[in-house]
Amino acid sequence: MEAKLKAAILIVSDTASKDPASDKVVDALTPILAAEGKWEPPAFRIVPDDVFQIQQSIYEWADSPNWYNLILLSGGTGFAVKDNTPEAVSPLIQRHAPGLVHGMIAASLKVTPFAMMARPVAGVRNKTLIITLPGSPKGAMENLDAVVKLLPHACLQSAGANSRDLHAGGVKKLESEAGVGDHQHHHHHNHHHHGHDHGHGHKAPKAHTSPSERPQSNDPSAGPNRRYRTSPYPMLSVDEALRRINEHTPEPEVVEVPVTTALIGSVIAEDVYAAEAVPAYRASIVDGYAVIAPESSAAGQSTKGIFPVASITHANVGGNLEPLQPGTIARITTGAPLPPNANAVVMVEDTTLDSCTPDGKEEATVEILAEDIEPGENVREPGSDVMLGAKIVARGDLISPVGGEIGLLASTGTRTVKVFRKPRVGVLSTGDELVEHSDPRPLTGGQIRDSNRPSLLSCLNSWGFETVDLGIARDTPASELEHALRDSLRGVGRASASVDVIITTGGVSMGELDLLKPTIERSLGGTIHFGRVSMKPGKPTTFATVPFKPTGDATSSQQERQSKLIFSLPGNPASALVTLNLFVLPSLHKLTGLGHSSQALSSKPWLAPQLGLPRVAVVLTHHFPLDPMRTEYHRAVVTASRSDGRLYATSTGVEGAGQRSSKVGSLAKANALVVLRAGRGVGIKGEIVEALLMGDVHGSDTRVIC
Ligand SMILES: Nc1nc2c(c(=O)[nH]1)N[C@H]1C(S)=C(S)[C@@H](COP(=O)(O)OP(=O)(O)OC[C@H]3O[C@@H](n4cnc5c(N)ncnc54)[C@H](O)[C@@H]3O)O[C@H]1N2
Ligand code: MOO
Ligand SMILES: [Mg+2]
Repeated sequence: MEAKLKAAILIVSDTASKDPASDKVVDALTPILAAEGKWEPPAFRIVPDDVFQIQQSIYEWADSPNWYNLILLSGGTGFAVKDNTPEAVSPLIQRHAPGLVHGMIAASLKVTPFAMMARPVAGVRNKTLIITLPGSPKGAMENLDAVVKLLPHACLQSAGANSRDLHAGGVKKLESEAGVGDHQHHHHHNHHHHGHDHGHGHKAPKAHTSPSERPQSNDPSAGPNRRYRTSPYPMLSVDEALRRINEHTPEPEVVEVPVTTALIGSVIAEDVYAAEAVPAYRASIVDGYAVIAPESSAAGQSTKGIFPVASITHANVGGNLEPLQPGTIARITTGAPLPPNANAVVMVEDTTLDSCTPDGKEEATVEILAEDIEPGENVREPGSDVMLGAKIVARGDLISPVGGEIGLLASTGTRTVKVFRKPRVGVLSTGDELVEHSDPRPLTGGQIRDSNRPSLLSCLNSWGFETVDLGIARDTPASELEHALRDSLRGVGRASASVDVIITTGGVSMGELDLLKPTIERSLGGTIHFGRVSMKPGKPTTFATVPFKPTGDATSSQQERQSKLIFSLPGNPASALVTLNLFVLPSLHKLTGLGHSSQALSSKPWLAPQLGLPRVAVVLTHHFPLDPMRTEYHRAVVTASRSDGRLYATSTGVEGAGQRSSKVGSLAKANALVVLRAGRGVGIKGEIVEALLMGDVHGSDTRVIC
């Protein structure tokens, strides 16, 4: 007895979903399948013309362990504004089947030219064949009739195994469903479990599965008896999460840029050598008089005495100077070139005026009071600040905001340098409940203000990264989230230029609207490198890479990378900011080129001091409660004690909800995350623990009295 294939019918119709009895299509299609003798009686469900609910049913019927061989959708394939079945189905189809579409249209055209008004799609998702049919019973029957003979063959092939294995597998599947061990009974298995369910999202529980037997399906988006009960994502340590982020963050790209103030925050990609010496000539360090100092006072010659003043030179365009007449001196200003045969400069403070020229306008003779001026005194030899050809900045050096590196480049006439191209970062908030903070309308129902985008964008800008505000993507329809992510990857719409890294917040936990993970994996073909971390806050943090085919018009200079990074941070505001600091920053630092500085080549490059927040040791000024399970990143204010120079940490809110991950206020005034390992009891006052510095540390008179 051959195992029968499983079919499901999804009626897409606002009217039928309001009044199930009005549906005629199920009764029209069922006999067609039955007549083939290869199908179990089909399951069926009615949903309104709603993309999200259409997709939910397809996910459930095609992605769960109890997948169906065939899904037939009827309705919503016309040109009416509300007809969006093709739009709902197409993105979920992994392999299109235009032959079936053509077969159905060809058959229908024989009956009516209106067949041209249908917009059918067909194809395979995982192992399930999906076909859309017209909404009218007659149209649906005609279209199904046209292809029904081929369906078993197409389904068997889509299921991947050859027909015999599949049948065996099919029997196993039937048995497990019927809940019986041996297969004699499989022909008796109860048909009613493909029972009618209204599909309003409240499925009648299937009679034969008790809660304990309910499949641990991997599809959170299915109805209540199919959603996650445990997350399929292993819980990683923070260290392992950081390692994976480092591993999958690509090497930075090199670009050549002019030496301008925009260079601050970039990392040098290639050693730079001085093309000019500094100074380029023998320069006076002081204002005074250039002299020819005797080679050594041993000769008894002193520099004391009265000398005629020969000429004046200033630190200006150095024409070639007249040499000094022996026995004369020349006025000189700081920085000015010495006359070619002068070898020292006497400070003007060490002289007195002896006589003036007759017109009284100029010095004639000056008395030098200092007697032991040495050759070279108060003179900067050529190249004594920067040797010609010396390495002034090295690959991996950060052009710091202090200005030293820029100064070296400018002082040696360096016009361009090679640096690592800094990443462009997009931030997208997700959630139906979100309202712009600037929206003047009062909040209603479960609405909340989107605080994550402003706070994350501000933090990224303070780090010097170019950001793109990707706005808010709603949870439903799921396609909106997918389009927002896809546009951001391609650099269309809000993301005028494509971003290297996308940061999203929300929708990564266990809720049925938490669609980031499935969307990244299924719709964008992304790879999730982790989806849960043993930390607080930030447990459901998700990190993924998405393959990215550069569009034809990708600018050559920024030859697009083959994959982009997505950090899907938790929605809770404190979690979002903490995980931005802890996970996104090290990746951005690596993309900035900081991983190339010498010290980074340690045994654990992902923990290199240059990547991510600086790590310090701090003294706790009071007890900090510990989480029994997860390492906690406790928001705190760290100050440097003026009395003993040590760093002291005080919580921004330790009582009750003080550190709750919904409290963005726990990050107000915080300049550090105190790292509290999981454990019983408290981090004891006076104890020294690790902390990550997020902001400047100020001095204080804090002392902890243990
Ligand atoms: N059954 C379980 N529930 C939850 C778990 C769990 O393990 N089992 N994890 C909890 C933890 S830990 C976190 S963190 C959150 C993360 O949830 P999501 O990342 O899915 O975030 P959402 O559900 O979308 O929102 C959570 C929370 O944050 C608010 N939110 C969302 N976006 C924003 C925004 N842009 N600005 C301000 N506030 C935002 C949202 O309204 C929710 O209140 O899951 C726990 N649940
Ligand atoms: O991970 Mo969460 O602990 O609520 O942020
Ligand atoms: Mg959630």
